[in-house]
Amino acid sequence: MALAFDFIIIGAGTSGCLLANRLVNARTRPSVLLIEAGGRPEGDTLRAPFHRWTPAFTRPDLDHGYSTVPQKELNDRCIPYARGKGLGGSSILNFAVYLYGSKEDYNRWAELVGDDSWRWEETKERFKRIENYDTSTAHKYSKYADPRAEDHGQEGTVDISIPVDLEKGSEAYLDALLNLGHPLNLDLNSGNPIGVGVFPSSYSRQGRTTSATAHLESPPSNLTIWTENKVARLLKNGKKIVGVEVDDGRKASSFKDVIVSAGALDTPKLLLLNGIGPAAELKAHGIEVVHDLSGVGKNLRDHILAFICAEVDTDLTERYAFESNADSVRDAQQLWNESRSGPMAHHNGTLAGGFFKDPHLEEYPEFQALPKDIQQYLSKPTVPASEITGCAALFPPGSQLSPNSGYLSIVTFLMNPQSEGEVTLRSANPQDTPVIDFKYMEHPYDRKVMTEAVRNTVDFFQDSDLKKHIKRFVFAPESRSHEDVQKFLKDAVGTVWHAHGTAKMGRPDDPMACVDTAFRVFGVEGLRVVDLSVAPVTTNNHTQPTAYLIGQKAAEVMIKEYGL
Ligand SMILES: Cc1cc2nc3c(=O)[nH]c(=O)nc-3n(C[C@H](O)[C@H](O)[C@H](O)COP(=O)(O)OP(=O)(O)OC[C@H]3O[C@@H](n4cnc5c(N)ncnc54)[C@H](O)[C@@H]3O)c2cc1C
Repeated sequence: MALAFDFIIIGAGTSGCLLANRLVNARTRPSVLLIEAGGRPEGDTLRAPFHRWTPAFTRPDLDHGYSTVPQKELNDRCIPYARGKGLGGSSILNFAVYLYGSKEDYNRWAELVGDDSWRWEETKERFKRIENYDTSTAHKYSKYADPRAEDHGQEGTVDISIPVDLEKGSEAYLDALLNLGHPLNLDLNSGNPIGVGVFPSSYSRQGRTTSATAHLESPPSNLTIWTENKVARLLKNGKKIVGVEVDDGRKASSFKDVIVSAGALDTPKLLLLNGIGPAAELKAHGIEVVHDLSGVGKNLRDHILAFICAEVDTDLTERYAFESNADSVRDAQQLWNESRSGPMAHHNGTLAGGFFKDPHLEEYPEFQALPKDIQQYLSKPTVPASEITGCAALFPPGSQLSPNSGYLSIVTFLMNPQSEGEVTLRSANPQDTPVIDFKYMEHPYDRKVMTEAVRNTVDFFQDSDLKKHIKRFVFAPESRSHEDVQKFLKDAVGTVWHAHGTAKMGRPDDPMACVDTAFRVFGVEGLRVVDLSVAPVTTNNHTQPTAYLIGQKAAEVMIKEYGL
């Protein structure tokens, strides 16, 4: 006989763990089954700030390890696509940047879905309920960061902080940006990200916070967790979803809802496999149509990035000397394991950079060709065109520098990309990976704005106060000409792993909308989607805060709806 729970959540990722936590702690203590494809992550490299970049590239056991189809505008390259697998989902692998985006992102979200509770004023309060935000270290470098404690939450579950100390080189880099005339932004999480500042991270002094460390550490008795089990089949009674079947054949039924939180690639895959999606696509794979829903798997969006890396003198930074010395790294790991201190608490702890408007944006024909409502949104004063992050990892990884050198990597990100891709089924076999096509850089707006943004980054290396430190470029366009930058981008553009939008929230009369504002899947009963798939807007941030926000908002909606 199937076990029965009030709620079944498929996917213990960033949104899913938070949602489970909020539901099981609601007043009436509903029973929740949380099912995760991966296991319980363990290992030395999962927590220290030093390992900001490590898990994504060294832990295939914690990664679904997807790849895109060849991307036409990127020299037909297939882009490897990391997706966290294990309790915590992609918050295990991510780079811990914690930024809200622009207040206009949430105002636009509210307009698109027809629900004012998504507007910034409410969203800001919702972020406070998510986080335990440590601003106490700002006094050490208040010239560059000065977030006010009262603007952030201290009683939530997700630990956020700004670095305890700025790494060597950060101040010179920030000064160089400020001297070019970029505005200073003392709190990038104020709803206005424009300007230059120090990035907050999802770290406490114990290191990385994942959604599992934040939400599953001591699960109450009304929370049941099944790990290393994938859901492939939703159990149906007509158009009502009544439960799930997992890989090993176990079944569970739900009194209230099955909630899909499998992330923006696996959520549409699961819906499609179970007959919810575009009818023609389902029929082509011999899948019985439960509900013809055109938007499932469509509207796939992502941010893109390009690294520029230079070998620099050690007056600017000595990070290479430390990283390339295996003995120092081993000793530092031991110190971190024993006392959560030493070089691993600081190295890679600082990310700094900023969000920029493009002063010429409105003159570009590629901008003028966009629908008017998108133009208006992009023109708002707090909506950036691009982002840069300095103090990033050596790129390409493994590059050899001379022993008395350091390196400076600056990553340029395109905000508001307009290219739209899709996730489709390879076959009706649940074991097959989804077909993922982002169509990166296919929209002319993306090519234009990314080209200009990367040219500005090259200028920054060559014309700013940093110039005196630069020895040579390790990875960069041959020149700052349009042609050379475009040629470079074909080889250099990669993903930021911010996939979203594949089961987007929207008004009932939007033919591409998949869920309503209560996260209920249109056309079927007892089924909700709660993860980045539902995002109808590409928020101007790195997307883990948006995933947490979605989990928090869904919990509040469901607790109210059911009087939990
Ligand atoms: C390498 C990398 C770096 C990133 N860096 C940053 C950053 O610095 N800052 C930032 O803000 N964002 C970053 N992101 C993005 C951010 O982490 C993600 O957008 C966010 O975590 C996605 O949350 P989610 O809940 O939608 O999905 P996920 O967290 O991916 O959760 C989905 C979960 O569902 C499970 N699952 C999937 N299918 C099934 C199934 N059939 N049955 C059971 N379980 C299933 C998965 O194993 C996973 O645990 C990064 C992401 C990656 C991969």
